Amino acid sequence: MTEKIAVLGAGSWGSILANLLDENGNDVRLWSNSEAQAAELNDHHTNQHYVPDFHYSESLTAYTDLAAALDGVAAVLFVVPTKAIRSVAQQVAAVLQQTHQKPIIIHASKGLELETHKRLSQVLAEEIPADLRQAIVVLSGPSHAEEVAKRDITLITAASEDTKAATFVQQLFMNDYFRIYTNNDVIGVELGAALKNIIALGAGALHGLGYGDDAKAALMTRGLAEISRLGVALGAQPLTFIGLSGVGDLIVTATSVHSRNWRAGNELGSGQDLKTVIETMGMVIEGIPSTKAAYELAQQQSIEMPITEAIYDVLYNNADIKQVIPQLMRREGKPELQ
Ligand SMILES: NC(=O)C1=CN([C@@H]2O[C@H](COP(=O)(O)OP(=O)(O)OC[C@H]3O[C@@H](n4cnc5c(N)ncnc54)[C@H](OP(=O)(O)O)[C@@H]3O)[C@@H](O)[C@H]2O)C=CC1
Ligand SMILES: O=C(CO)COP(=O)(O)O
Repeated sequence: MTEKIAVLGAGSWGSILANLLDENGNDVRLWSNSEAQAAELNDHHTNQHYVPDFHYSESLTAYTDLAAALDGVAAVLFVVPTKAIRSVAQQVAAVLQQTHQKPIIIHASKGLELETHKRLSQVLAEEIPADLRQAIVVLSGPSHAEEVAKRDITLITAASEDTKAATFVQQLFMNDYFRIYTNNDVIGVELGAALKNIIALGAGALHGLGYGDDAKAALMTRGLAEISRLGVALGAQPLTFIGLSGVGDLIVTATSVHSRNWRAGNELGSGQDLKTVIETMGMVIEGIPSTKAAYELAQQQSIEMPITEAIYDVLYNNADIKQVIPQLMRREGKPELQ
């Protein structure tokens, strides 16, 4: 299948997904917000800040002109950080209004809008009305740009209420090292993606504080319990949380040295202050704003999320990271399954 596709966001994940789509034989336009980055990609086929030492396909073209990047595309893939999704969607809608194209909209970002707590497909649907597009598909699961760049094996999920659109996206991305499953639980897939980053911050912190494997397994398991609790209250199907976009993504993000969230947590646990951690990462740490959005959602829904609450206290209330773990341990005893 050869399609014309625009990928919006030339950071680590956007640029590597664009390269994969190019390898799969598509005509790919990678949209960047930086002239210097686009020139580096077009002239040297590198993106040193985001994926050091990776050589991109020479047929992959970077653009800074959004209208040119979107011209005639069958699909638009959003891979900008959560906080930029709404503003980029507004820019896309303005172009689509002029050109009368109706592309499929895909996003591979992981978060909840901070101000509204909305899922990203909800933000996209609001800003790109149905008459300007086809269905919205969410691409999510255990996947790090660093490993996909090496063509290591990766399996993820394409979720949409529209099965045909999910199957189209499955076919677009599948190859010998990248395998896609379809799913129709958009709510569960997006919530799994956003909420696992919070637990990954906690797992990194445990590592930085010197705790062992038992503690990490406990955090992931009880983390999944609270993710599922909030997810089901918000309309997700419980089984989605034991799939690739649920426990699969939780495992990789809470254990991998590639994870920006795990690394941020590890640095916090090792004694680094939050401001320095954010400044030195040089890439988006989605779990930090997602912790605030999830904390507020849990309060609204009266859902108990003790791990999220503890991480919220560390990130937003200056709680001592060394104290929050004993406090979690001393909570009243409970049945495991509620
Ligand atoms: N990295 C990974 O392996 C994976 C990431 N994801 C998700 O993908 C999303 C993107 O992550 P990732 O690629 O890692 O992030 P990065 O920090 O590596 O890159 C983000 C990119 O988006 C650009 N950007 C930011 N704001 C805007 C804007 N308003 N308009 C246009 N471009 C903008 C940044 O530009 P600038 O250089 O100017 O900041 C940068 O090029 C996140 O939601 C993340 O959770 C999902 C799976 C895997
Ligand atoms: O979502 C991811 C892995 O599936 C990427 O996680 P990080 O943003 O923590 O690197």
